[in-house]
Amino acid sequence: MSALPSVDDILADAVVVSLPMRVRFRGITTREAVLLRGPAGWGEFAPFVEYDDDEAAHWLQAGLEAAWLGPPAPVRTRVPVNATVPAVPAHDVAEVLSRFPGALAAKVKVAEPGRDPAENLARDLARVRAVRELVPHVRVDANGGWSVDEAVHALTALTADGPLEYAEQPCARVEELVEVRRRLPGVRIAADESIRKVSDPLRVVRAGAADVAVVKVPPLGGMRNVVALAEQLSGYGVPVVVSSALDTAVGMSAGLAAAAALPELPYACGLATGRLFHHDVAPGEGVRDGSTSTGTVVPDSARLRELAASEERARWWLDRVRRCREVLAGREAGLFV
Ligand SMILES: O=C(O)CCC(=O)C1=CC=C[C@@H](O)[C@@H]1C(=O)O
Ligand SMILES: [Mg+2]
Repeated sequence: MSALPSVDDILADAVVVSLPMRVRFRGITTREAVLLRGPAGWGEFAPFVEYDDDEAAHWLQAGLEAAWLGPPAPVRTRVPVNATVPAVPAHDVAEVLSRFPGALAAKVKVAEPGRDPAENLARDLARVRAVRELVPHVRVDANGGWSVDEAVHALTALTADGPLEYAEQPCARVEELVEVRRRLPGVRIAADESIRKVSDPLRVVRAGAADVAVVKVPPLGGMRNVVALAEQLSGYGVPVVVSSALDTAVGMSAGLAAAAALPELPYACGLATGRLFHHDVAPGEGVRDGSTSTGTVVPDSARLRELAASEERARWWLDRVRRCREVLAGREAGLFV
């Protein structure tokens, strides 16, 4: 196990960026991140602002792994990716999908918070129908927004004119996922928040709550943790889908590296959300033929200047790095494998 780098080393070349988004996603229109440079390359620290330091420390662990240790050994050089469709009106779907050329799968956000459920379902049905016309494989993500009854009702309607690859986190709680699976045996259920926000990520599969596991590098504390968890999950017959946490190109390279290291990858990965930013921190080929190449990402210095966060936000983020490093220093569990 490698030692935790010092605060000075972590912050020596840190850059705080603020990326405007093309569409609102997860309730935000600007994504902020700290990019860290270490001996192995660049890493990212970008826990969502509402996360406390205990949770955010996992994200720092992931960023440090990338910058101080680098990626695990790959078994492939390209990763199939899904299009990600925010909760846009149906008439905007074609434009969103045009940013993911050749994608054979699309993940569609549904059950957007803060709306009347009936109106929401009508909008969700129209959006999913519009996606089905353009992409062969469709999955939905409700981010835990439905009750069990609402999920059964909505998923029955959403599968009336075609199957779904899976429904991601239809309800918030593990027990609810179990119930939805029982009541809708024909719809595969994927767990996302139930895996990344709990200390025991296997509880959800032991409870029989999921057919598929959505895994994200930053909340799970790094690429090697994702690979190890995928191996454990495969023992339960549960495949993983590696997804982004709305990462910049630097964070995305860690997600792509984790996906590239997995022996099996039966589903396209949610690692193309860079398309939701106006500009990313590094140029890249983006999505080609429904997949993305893996490899080292070095941020472009001109872009870093253009995307620099305000001094006030930079200070806030660097303080957060310091606090999270303290949390990691206080944890018994190892930083790096
Ligand atoms: O899986 C994808 O297609 C993209 C990633 C994605 O949807 C998410 C990224 C970041 C935050 C989450 O709200 C969201 C998700 O719930 O999966
Ligand atoms: Mg999700």
